[in-house]
Amino acid sequence: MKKIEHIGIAVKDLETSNILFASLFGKPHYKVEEVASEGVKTSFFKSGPNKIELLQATNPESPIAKFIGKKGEGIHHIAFAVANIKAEMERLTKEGFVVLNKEPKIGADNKLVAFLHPKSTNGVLIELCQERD
Ligand SMILES: CC[C@@H](C(=O)O)C(=O)SCCNC(=O)CCNC(=O)[C@H](O)C(C)(C)COP(=O)(O)OP(=O)(O)OC[C@H]1O[C@@H](n2cnc3c(N)ncnc32)[C@H](O)[C@@H]1OP(=O)(O)O
Ligand SMILES: [Co+2]
Repeated sequence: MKKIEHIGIAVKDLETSNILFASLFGKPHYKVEEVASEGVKTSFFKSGPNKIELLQATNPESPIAKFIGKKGEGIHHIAFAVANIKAEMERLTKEGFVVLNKEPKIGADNKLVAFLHPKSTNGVLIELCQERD
């Protein structure tokens, strides 16, 4: 794993949270993107070299809707950049982690993504991200 690619924060209302985080960082979000396959609408902020992904659910079955229903708003996942997502999924499976996807999925911001079940990572949902060609 190369570095933290982003931190995902589950929010109830993206527009309200965009205002809050713009005020926190002193600058607005730079991108909004909907990922229908994940049932989310996202917005992205930069803080120095770091990236924050706000996520609002777009349907009641979305992982974000379920998470907020159980735990409320807050940090939902930590995403790590990887050079070769398939190789990393295979390595982590061999190490005993529960990789939630058989194949990488298309994520936001031009990435291929895969997730590790939080039950296998001390309660933290981990996302792997590889840049798409
Ligand atoms: C925008 C695209 C992409 C990007 O490019 O960056 C994204 O970030 S998409 C983000 C949203 N997508 C996902 O989260 C996909 C991966 N998640 C899942 O597959 C599921 O959410 C899950 C982790 C498998 C849980 O699903 P499920 O078992 O159906 O939900 P439950 O509500 O029953 O939860 C079971 C269990 O797990 C705990 N949990 C759930 N989410 C998290 C979390 N984010 N962090 C920590 N723990 C989590 C939940 O509390 C339950 O625990 P117990 O109650 O103790 O059983
Ligand atoms: Co993410």
